[in-house]
Order: sequence, then C-alpha cells, then structure tokens
Amino acid sequence: MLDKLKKIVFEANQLLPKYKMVTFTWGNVSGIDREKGLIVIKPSGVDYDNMKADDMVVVDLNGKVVEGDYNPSSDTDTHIELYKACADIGGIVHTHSRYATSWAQSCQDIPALGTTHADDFYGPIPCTRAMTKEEIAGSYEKETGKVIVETFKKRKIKMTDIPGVLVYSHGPFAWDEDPLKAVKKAVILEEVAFMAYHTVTLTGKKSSMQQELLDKHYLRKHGANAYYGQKK
Ligand SMILES: O=C(CO)[C@@H](O)[C@@H](O)COP(=O)(O)O
Repeated sequence: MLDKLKKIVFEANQLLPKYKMVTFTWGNVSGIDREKGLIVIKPSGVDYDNMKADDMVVVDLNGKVVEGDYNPSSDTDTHIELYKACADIGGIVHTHSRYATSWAQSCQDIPALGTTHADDFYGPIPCTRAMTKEEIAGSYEKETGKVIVETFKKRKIKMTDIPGVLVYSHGPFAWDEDPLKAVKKAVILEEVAFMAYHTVTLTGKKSSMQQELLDKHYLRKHGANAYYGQKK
C-alpha cells in the first residue's frame, strides 16, 4: 500500500542524518495521500541505519495503524493535527536540531533578521505558548499539534507563509507541499536559527529587518510575481 509515498518518506527521513539534523532517532518525517486520507510516517525509535522503505507505517487521520510492522512515530498525532489544519501541507518534519531547539528551549520566536530568513519565512518563526498541565497529562502529542495551530490562528499567520514553528521547550516542526521539500524547510529553519543566534549574540539586535526587504525577498520566491530561479 502507498509504495511510492513510503519510498519518498523513507528517503526524506534518511536526509535527516545526512544533513546532521538528528542525533540517534530524534526526528521524524511524514507525508500524506490526501485522496486516500492516509499518512505515511517513520516508525518510532528505529535506527536510521537499519530502516527500510517497507518499515514506514501507514496511519489514518485518527492515528489508527492501517499498515506496518512497527509502532508509528511517537509524534504522529502532532503531524495529524497539522495536516488537518492546513490542506496545502503534504509533508512534515520534526527534529531536535541544535539551534532551532535552543530557540525553542529559550521560548522565543526567531526574529526575521535577514534575507536568508525572508527567502523562506515571511516573518518571525513563532514559538508556541507553554502547554498546561492538563494538556501535557492528556493526549500530549495531539495537544502539541493543537497548540501549534492555535499559535498560527491567534497571530493570524498562514501556515504556508511561515512553514515552521518552535514548540515551547521542545523543538521545531517544519512543513511543505511534500516530504522532501519539508526536509529542505527544516534544514533552512536550522540554518536561520544558527544565524539568528549569532546575530543576536553579536549585536543584541532582536528587532525584525525592514518590512520592504522582507517583502522583496519573500515575494521574489513566492506568489504570482515570483521571479527567482528558472521558469518551469
Ligand atoms: O521528541 C522526541 C523525543 O523527546 C521525538 O520527537 C523523537 O525522539 C523522535 O521520536 P520517534 O522515533 O519519531 O518516535
């Protein structure tokens, strides 16, 4: 079932150690087949070196395993909430990459400080609020997803304009239209977190760049008037 998507999700997961985005098994990538309403995700706690495409787990939008020999990623319910919240998301990545996680642990948004950030994120990358005791004790991973969605709604940000988030005292999630593109966003988020950390350390500056420059760089690459790169 979903052999093509399993292969893509497997390859996307294998990119995480390649780009030094994970230590041990600390991360996961998923992809969705929206027509079938099924998600393919990495098995929980399985070494990247020993993983095969066939080990990917298929779950439905209630988190029920439809196919697979392993338990799905422990973060599956968070992925499901994000897929439900935004129909344009086709792939999701969660990591504990160092710099993004450092920002998440310091419970701060990553400010939009330069054009590297603006090329892919149309404003600061938000950090969610702290979860309540009840949310942590309850369906924790599902509540994590709900808190992410709440953050975007409250701040009136489109999940497609800022394709990543920091979960308070936890780590980053990133997304895009497919799993491989979502890995690219996770890598860019980490790079942006690295640069922002050093910019803030060097200058103390945390205020965003000029709106005009943010607009220019984001809109060069996104939307009807984009002109970056080659015509398709
Ligand atoms: O947050 C954590 C661990 O604290 C998980 O995201 C990470 O270890 C990945 O877990 P899975 O192997 O996907 O279940």
